[in-house]
Amino acid sequence: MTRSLDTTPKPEALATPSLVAVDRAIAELRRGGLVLVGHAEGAALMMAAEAVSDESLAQLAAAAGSPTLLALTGRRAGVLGLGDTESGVFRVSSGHGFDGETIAWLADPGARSLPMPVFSGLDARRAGGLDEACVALAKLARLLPAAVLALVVSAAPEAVRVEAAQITGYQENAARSLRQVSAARVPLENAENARIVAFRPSDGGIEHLAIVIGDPDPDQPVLARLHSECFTGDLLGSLRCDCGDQLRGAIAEIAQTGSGVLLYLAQEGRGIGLVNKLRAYELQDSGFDTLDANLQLGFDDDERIYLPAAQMLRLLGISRVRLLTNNPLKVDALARHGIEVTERVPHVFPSNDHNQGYLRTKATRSGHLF
Ligand SMILES: Nc1nc2c(ncn2[C@@H]2O[C@H](COP(=O)(O)OP(=O)(O)OP(=O)(O)O)[C@@H](O)[C@H]2O)c(=O)[nH]1
Ligand SMILES: [Zn+2]
Repeated sequence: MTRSLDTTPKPEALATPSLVAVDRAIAELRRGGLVLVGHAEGAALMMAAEAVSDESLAQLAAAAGSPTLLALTGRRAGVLGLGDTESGVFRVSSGHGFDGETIAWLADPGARSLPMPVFSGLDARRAGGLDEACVALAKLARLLPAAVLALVVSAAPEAVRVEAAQITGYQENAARSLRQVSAARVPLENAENARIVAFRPSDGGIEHLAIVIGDPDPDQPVLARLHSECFTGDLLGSLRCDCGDQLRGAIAEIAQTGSGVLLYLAQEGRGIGLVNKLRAYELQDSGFDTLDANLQLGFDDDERIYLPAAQMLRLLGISRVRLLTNNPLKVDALARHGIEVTERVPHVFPSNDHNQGYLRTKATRSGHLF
């Protein structure tokens, strides 16, 4: 069988340089480097808050020619008592810049065991698009949602450069640029007639997978499951969540029905990444529920987007689905992105001693229908 590679012209090719610019900036941030973010308000040199040291902070301030500032989500600012909002981004300044320990204390709830620094003269105010872009870039890099920045006052220093608009448009552009790059037959334990189809954005960023079972009829609503990646539950059988049961249960149910598709979406930890999910687990062990742990870290309770899922369904020729889920947000999101959900099919599995609280929180606070 020939591989069904998509060879049609790519109208989104123009978007690729901006995707690549963001991709480079992500790599730079993740290895503790400096990134120059351009915006109509001016440019800032930034680094990820979780990557700073006293030396790198001094280097950042010297290269930009101004003191370091800290950009935090409104969520995190609220937790610290520095802001009174649940949205947006706050800029925190001390007048003379920050040291590494203060940044750690402000940005990372896990750093609280450090001796608490004295916070005198901190000023926090709602920030504009420049700081928002810096925080968004840290999130795209799957790091803590906090950025240290310094405004560039004279000549732009040498650094990887990205524009704020490229950062804010990244997720949508990446989703729209998804293309099928491979498809292979992979017989599964509970679904022998399965194929795995891989989709890649044009910058070579994170790939998403579709597990196509049987031969779905595109003229009928297709039984579908949007499954967000969960390394701990899917692979290790973690009992903290219900993901492993839901993954294997969906594959078995689709196979029993005859055909359908499971989209395996690379948005681990409700979109915050595996490392941040582990940080959230640590917070849950000290008493926060699954949603509040996200908020303590400075994230929204759910950071996922479903445009990639809608795009993959379209590329598979599917426009109507019967959706296996308990989460009404998934139904709404697919509809918003042009996929008709003809029916919500409940997808509930028995709880265990470790995930009862997690499932209860989903029902009482996230609107999951159990
Ligand atoms: N941040 C965070 N993510 C978690 C936690 N527990 C599980 N997850 C993630 O939550 C996601 C669960 O995804 P799904 O099962 O697709 O979604 P859902 O919102 O539960 O909806 P349905 O299962 O469709 O009803 C996975 O990405 C998990 O990694 C947690 O305590 N904190
Ligand atoms: Zn899970």
